[in-house]
Amino acid sequence: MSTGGSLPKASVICAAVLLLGIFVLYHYQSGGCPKLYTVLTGHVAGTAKSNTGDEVTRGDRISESNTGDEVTRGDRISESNTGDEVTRGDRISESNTGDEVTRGDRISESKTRRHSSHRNRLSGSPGKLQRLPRALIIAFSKCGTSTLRSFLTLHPDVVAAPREVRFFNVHFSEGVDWYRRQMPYSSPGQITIEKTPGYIKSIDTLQRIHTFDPDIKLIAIVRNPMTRLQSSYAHRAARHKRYARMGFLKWLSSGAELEKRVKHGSDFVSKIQMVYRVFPEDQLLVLNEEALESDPVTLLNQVYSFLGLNSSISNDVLVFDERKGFYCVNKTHPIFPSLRGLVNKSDGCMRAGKGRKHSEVGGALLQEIVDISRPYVNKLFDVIRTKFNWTYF
Ligand SMILES: Nc1ncnc2c1ncn2[C@@H]1O[C@H](COP(=O)(O)OS(=O)(=O)O)[C@@H](OP(=O)(O)O)[C@H]1O
Repeated sequence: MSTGGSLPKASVICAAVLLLGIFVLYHYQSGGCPKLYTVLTGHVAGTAKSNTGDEVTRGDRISESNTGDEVTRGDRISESNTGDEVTRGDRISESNTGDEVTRGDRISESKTRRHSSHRNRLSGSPGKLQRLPRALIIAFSKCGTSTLRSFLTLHPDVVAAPREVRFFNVHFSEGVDWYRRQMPYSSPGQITIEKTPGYIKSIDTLQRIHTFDPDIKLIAIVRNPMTRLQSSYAHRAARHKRYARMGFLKWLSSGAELEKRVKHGSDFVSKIQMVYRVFPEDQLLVLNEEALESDPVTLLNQVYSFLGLNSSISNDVLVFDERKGFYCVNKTHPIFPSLRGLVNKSDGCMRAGKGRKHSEVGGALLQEIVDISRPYVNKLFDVIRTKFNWTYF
């Protein structure tokens, strides 16, 4: 009697354990804990993808080959990295432009990570994988790069890494698989983008990008040097009390610094020419920050067409926020929830550090700044064969 009763009980327990096992594996495969999933099943991203029958993209092939035994192109890239260190120039100019990660950024990054991991879990349907970028926003700091990245994801076929990954200029030794793990999950037809304004600053970095993917699309956004200068100061003053105490005019005119500072902020052209030494000209799209402010949808549609997408977005995805003085994402639009981590949840605007109040400058100092900037601006317009309607130039 007792044996007969325990057999069905044992099968019920076995079935329950089996069902629990399937549930746990399914959950972890969906993005909850890919590492544990890998340990349990022996699957890695590349093999899991080919199992789903998804189309294999170029970037994915590079990284997949990394997971194999033979030494492949991807491996060679990471090998050559290991000896590379970030040049002093890269480090200096990054901190100069205020790209360094501050406490505020870290907080919002960790929030972003929470959001994106939540989103990743939600989007762990078959075919959703972390894919390498096919387009990069490589420049310029304080020219609207964050807004451009966030707003580009208004198109259903674009996803973006929510923070600056700095793979090609700082973390290259981590390898391509590390880079892929920083990316959001995407479907086979979606394009992943990443923005790190520091990528344009050195030829070595640009060459690494070229080795990674010679066909990658590059985007740079430039700004009226005067406004960029105001933005750089506002950024510094918000982070360091000593700049706030100093005031904009004193910061600008502190001796021989002026010329250096203005040149640094105005010389987009030498960096753009550096890109042209590595990539064909038609692989770099140069945008105007003022167009991003005044007519963002038109600018975004221009980028989608550059990315090879044949559909566009409509004007109702963005609304002008009078209080903020900038366009923000329309919270009532169905795409809004998918922008979690890329714009404020409360108002659809960029986070507080974007769109600061600018200090004014006039008189002789303004004239001096414009005189220093003008040759760089004129050369830029010549080189990109486009003239932007910038005040003073
Ligand atoms: N829609 C919208 N919302 C908020 N901000 C906007 C927008 N469009 C353009 N901008 C301008 O983007 C400037 C910040 O540039 P970046 O994102 O490149 O700065 S950073 O280098 O990443 O720190 C930021 O500069 P500041 O105004 O000085 O804050 C803005 O002028």
